Amino acid sequence: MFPWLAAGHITPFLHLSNDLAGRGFTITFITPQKAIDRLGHLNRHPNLITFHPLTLPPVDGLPAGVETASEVPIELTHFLCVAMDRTRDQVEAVVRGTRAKLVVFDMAHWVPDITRPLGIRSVNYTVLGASAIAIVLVPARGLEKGKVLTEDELAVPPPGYPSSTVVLRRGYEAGLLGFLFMPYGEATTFWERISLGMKGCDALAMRTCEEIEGKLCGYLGEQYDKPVFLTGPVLPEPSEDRLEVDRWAKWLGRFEPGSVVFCAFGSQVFLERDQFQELVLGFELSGHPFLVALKPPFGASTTEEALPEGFEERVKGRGIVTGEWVEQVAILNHPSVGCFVNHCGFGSMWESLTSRCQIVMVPHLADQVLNTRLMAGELRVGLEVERGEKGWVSKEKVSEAIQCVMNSGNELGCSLRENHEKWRGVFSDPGFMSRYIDKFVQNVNELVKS
Ligand SMILES: O=c1ccn([C@@H]2O[C@H](COP(=O)(O)OP(=O)(O)O[C@H]3O[C@H](CO)[C@@H](O)[C@H](O)[C@H]3O)[C@@H](O)[C@H]2O)c(=O)[nH]1
Repeated sequence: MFPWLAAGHITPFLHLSNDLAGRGFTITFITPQKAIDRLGHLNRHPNLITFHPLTLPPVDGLPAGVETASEVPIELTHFLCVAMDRTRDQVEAVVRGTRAKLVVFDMAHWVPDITRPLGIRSVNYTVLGASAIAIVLVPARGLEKGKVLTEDELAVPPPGYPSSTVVLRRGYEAGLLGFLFMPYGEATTFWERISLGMKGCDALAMRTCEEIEGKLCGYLGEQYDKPVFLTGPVLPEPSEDRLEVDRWAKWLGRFEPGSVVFCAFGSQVFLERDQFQELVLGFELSGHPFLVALKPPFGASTTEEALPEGFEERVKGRGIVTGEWVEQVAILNHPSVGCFVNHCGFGSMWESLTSRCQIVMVPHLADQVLNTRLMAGELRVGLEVERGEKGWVSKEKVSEAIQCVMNSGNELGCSLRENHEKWRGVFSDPGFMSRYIDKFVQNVNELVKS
């Protein structure tokens, strides 16, 4: 297993590893030491899953000691990717040394160049929604080296794209895809990297399910002419994280069931200071108790120092803003928590879907916008906070969205809750996730033997 060096990627790779180890696979998991330190506790089969620490070389532009994407603003992750590309020899040594039968990767597009000559199969595992790839990174786009699409071109889905809801709007949203054409890693742009990985591998794997993204996955398979293996959402049992919520449990326990708003924006979102302040003022304005776990905004070393004037005094006893990493799944499952304001990163999307919380979304990156459209427009299980000019999110809109989903008399809020409950029923069926993993195991076994 060789995931991109970001918690949002390493975590689902690790959950998949657990599921595979539970079915008898032996796994070497290649990732930097810092990620092992932070996420290693998720390894439920230490006898079968062995971490191999990846040593990143120093790279100009990458602050010393940085090993994972959450340690730098997203603009600097290009340098992290350069560092990852320069670990190719290490990865090849592990693949040879362990005599692996299968390598599962995502961002390291050069993995198939290692595995093919050795007669080893490789699977490109996308841990983002299928829409993020299908809407832009497909051969139907006619992309070629050096070609850059305009915002207007990006706002129009490629020929054959199978959804009219899960799309990006012109302007600000389409502009979020601009990064695809920038250098990302050694001598590649982002889209080249993803396309090369998808073309080079033996099969595509997607962390999603037929029920919500079946058509998009089918489209990807046709576009790349590859088999597509679905793993389902690969989420751990919620009870596994329960112990770690203890730190917040006492505080959360002071509030009525379902009354607290919890907010987290994953591992990669850094806000501007004024946007950060506006957002927390929105929680204050909502009148609900809240626990907000966000990174300090640009220019601040702690969240506390970036809070608006007098904020802490005013919300004392009912609101906390922390810059610490919290146990999100455990918090979502705490009985006092009733609403989850999130960025709709793919991991958080699944965690919100399988929780009982009402869902409010403030997406920041392009894939998060697409996930939000799926949740708000297609499944109708959550509410997207309306953005103003240039993507600004006002405190009034944040508060309105929270009140809409939290007010038991609100018609829209009630229908979102009903739909959410219906989908939660589908996903919490005891056999739902294991059926996907069983099928995935069958698929990879056949691939390895073929
Ligand atoms: O304080 C925190 C914050 C997050 N999490 C967990 O971290 C994971 C975050 O994953 P995700 O919601 O996917 O967010 P990101 O880390 O921001 O995800 C990156 O990777 C995702 C694919 O998994 C993409 O969809 C996102 O756009 C990209 O930012 C989830 O399991 C959360 O439960 C915590 O446990 N504690």
